[in-house]
Amino acid sequence: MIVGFENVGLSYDGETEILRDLNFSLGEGEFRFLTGPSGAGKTSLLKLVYLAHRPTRGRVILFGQDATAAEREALPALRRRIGVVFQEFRLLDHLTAFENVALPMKVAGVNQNQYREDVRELLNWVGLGDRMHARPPTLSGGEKQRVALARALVTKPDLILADEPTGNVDPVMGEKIMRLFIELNKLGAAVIVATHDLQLISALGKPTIALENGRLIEETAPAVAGARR
Ligand SMILES: Nc1ncnc2c1ncn2[C@@H]1O[C@H](COP(=O)(O)OP(=O)(O)OP(=O)(O)O)[C@@H](O)[C@H]1O
Repeated sequence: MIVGFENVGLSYDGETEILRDLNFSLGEGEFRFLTGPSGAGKTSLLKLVYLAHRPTRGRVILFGQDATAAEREALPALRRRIGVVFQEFRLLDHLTAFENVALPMKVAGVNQNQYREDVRELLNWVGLGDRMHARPPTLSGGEKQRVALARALVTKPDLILADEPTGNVDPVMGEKIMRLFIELNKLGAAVIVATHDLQLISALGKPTIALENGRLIEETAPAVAGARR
């Protein structure tokens, strides 16, 4: 199992639980959309998965390990297996697209000769081969999002999490970006994409879980004419 939630609850103020009794599992190579109205707790749920928050109750299993019981020192190794695409990109404006994507490898102390080609390939794959040396302030929202996606992939994560990856782009670019996640999933990564874009979800016909009043509802892939499964 890649991710498992067992009766997970999360409270920010120690009183009201904004997430409660969450039970959910994601197996190897599985894909899930995570949806729910604004403020429902999608970002909070993703933060529980990448261990930025600890649940106030219940267990979070990551890569078959009980992350809630794990020693603090064991958490970075688990986190390294996760690629995260944040809602607000979090790119460094003074670095080029290439340097932003390369940064996780550089930070890990890997020699540039070992990742230079991977970074180029990734940027080509997301369609930014010709913008490699551009800095984020000169890129469009969709281009920034694709740089952020390439950066999340450079470490070859087993699990990819994305928070509203199409929030800042037009519908055509939105679908293009979502298809990149689906392609990645076909290559073997488990993927969770949080989005409130129900139209996009129904166009892509992938399994969806929804947050409603702090609880998770498992839904099946919507049956829409022309949807690919
Ligand atoms: N660090 C925090 N401290 C206190 N409350 C928080 C914190 N982060 C989120 N919340 C609250 O928890 C609730 C869920 O927020 P969250 O950002 O997880 O929702 P979301 O579904 O991702 O929303 P959106 O779609 O608008 O991004 C909101 O009521 C929010 O105000």
